[in-house]
Amino acid sequence: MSRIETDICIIGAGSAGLSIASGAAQMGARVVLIEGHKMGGDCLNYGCVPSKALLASAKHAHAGLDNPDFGIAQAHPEVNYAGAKDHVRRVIDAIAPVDSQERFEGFGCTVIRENGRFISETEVQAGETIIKARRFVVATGSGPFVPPIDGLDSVTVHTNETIFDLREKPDHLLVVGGGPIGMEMAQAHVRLGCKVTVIEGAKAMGKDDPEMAAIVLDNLRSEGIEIVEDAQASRISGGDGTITVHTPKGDFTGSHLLMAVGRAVNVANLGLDTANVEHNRRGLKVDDSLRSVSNKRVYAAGDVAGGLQFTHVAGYHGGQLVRSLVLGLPSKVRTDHIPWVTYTDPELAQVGLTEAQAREAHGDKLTVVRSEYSHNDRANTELQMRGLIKVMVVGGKPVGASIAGHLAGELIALWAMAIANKMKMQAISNTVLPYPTYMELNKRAAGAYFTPKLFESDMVKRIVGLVQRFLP
Ligand SMILES: Cc1cc2nc3c(=O)[nH]c(=O)nc-3n(C[C@H](O)[C@H](O)[C@H](O)COP(=O)(O)OP(=O)(O)OC[C@H]3O[C@@H](n4cnc5c(N)ncnc54)[C@H](O)[C@@H]3O)c2cc1C
Ligand SMILES: NC(=O)c1ccc[n+]([C@@H]2O[C@H](COP(=O)([O-])OP(=O)(O)OC[C@H]3O[C@@H](n4cnc5c(N)ncnc54)[C@H](O)[C@@H]3O)[C@@H](O)[C@H]2O)c1
Repeated sequence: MSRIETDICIIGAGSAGLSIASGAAQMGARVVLIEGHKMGGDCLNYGCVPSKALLASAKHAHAGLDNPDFGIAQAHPEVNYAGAKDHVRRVIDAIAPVDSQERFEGFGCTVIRENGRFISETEVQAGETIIKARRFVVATGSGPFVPPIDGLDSVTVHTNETIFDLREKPDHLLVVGGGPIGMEMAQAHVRLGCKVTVIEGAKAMGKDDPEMAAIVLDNLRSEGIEIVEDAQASRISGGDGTITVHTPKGDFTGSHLLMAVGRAVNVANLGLDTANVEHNRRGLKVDDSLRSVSNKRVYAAGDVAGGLQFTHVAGYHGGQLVRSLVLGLPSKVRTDHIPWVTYTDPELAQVGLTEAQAREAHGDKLTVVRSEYSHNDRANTELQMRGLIKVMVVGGKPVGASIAGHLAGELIALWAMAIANKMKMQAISNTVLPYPTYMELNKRAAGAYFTPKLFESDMVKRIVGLVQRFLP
């Protein structure tokens, strides 16, 4: 058994662990990084990267079928499902060097490819090495939650950890769960020529504003996805090739099954109790500086920190922890400025409060402004008129924005910046934007906030009348 003493020991080399490791090591801290499986974690291997790569293939398969109004004859592409998976693999391979052991060793990290577990409040064991560190970061992420549904063990169950390796094209994919994983995979598969049924226990895209989600769901249905809501999967029967999911809304039979009903955080087998680190099924119990409430040497980052589960949140946590663990500066995480995007077509994006949340928090002080894609010239040229931006404004500042439509994930960035930096609506409306761009939709929303104040005000009209009388 060898022993290492270090400044920072990070368990998990996913988005969170890697961002802390690279920052801390390059700034001169001694870092030990422990990874028990694949460098890069979920995002690179089983999450964001493969899902967006598969959606990109699917988009190409769909392009020739979409919008015959362009004056171009429809083309029916020949889909090679296994070929689309080859594309996914090539994208992972292209990005993998950025997350590789070699790159992080180049930064000065000691990388250990073993599972890590606490053996005391101040030590972690990884294989034949014991690491004593001044600070530990638990960045072990999450995996697919597979609920104990009766009959599930009699069929092949795909999750995000296996679906990207499936090479035979499903005739009919049953997707249980209508959250972001379920809906992105549903659209990828319908566009690649599979029949798809989404079986959702409550409301599909239920974490988003229902008015905005409806814009996306309408399009997904129009592409042929069957979406059944209020249909909690209660039992599975049949066998491979003919799988039936039983729900209160009826029974649904397909050839393949994808479970996408949420995530389970990786807290088991970590020795957290040995290290006196309190935790529950959402993750480690931490304060707003991501520090364990029970063991002050231990911090959590990313999915296992118990909050929003996104790669950019993991990266944000990483930046905050570099501040506090490396530089000794105070850090406090916030969530009010965190955006998220579901990469269906059209995309669905949110930052800050939804309309319902803003109304509950701010009551009469809330103004909601809207900007419709159909009024945007660029959207008209590209036949992308289906979409909406809503901005929730309190005291002249945005507190939330919701976007459903083409490039929503890019457009939300402006509102994320505005909210993060407490900017006023005026800062957006004062900005001159190039014409014709989708970004003008955001400016139009800001303009809509001032329209009643400028164009529907008797006071403004009286002042203008007066000014006009005295102007030479
Ligand atoms: C299908 C899918 C699509 C997604 N799409 C997006 C998206 O488009 N945008 C977005 O922002 N987010 C997306 N996410 C979420 C995103 O992938 C996660 O939020 C992100 O990967 C979390 O990073 P993390 O570092 O906390 O955990 P992970 O990336 O899961 O990394 C944790 C690492 O810890 C390792 N580990 C666990 N236990 C131990 C141990 N005991 N010892 C050593 N190592 C250990 C694991 O092997 C893993 O490598 C998606 C997720 C899925 C599943
Ligand atoms: N684009 C992105 O950023 C992106 C994409 C995918 C995943 N993610 C991350 O991964 C997380 C997990 O995604 P997810 O879609 O697995 O989870 P989720 O929790 O967002 O959605 C799961 C859905 O499954 C439903 N459900 C649960 N049990 C069910 C049952 N027995 N029968 C039918 N429906 C059932 C729930 O009502 C819910 O709507 C997301 O919350 C997000 O943080 C992000």
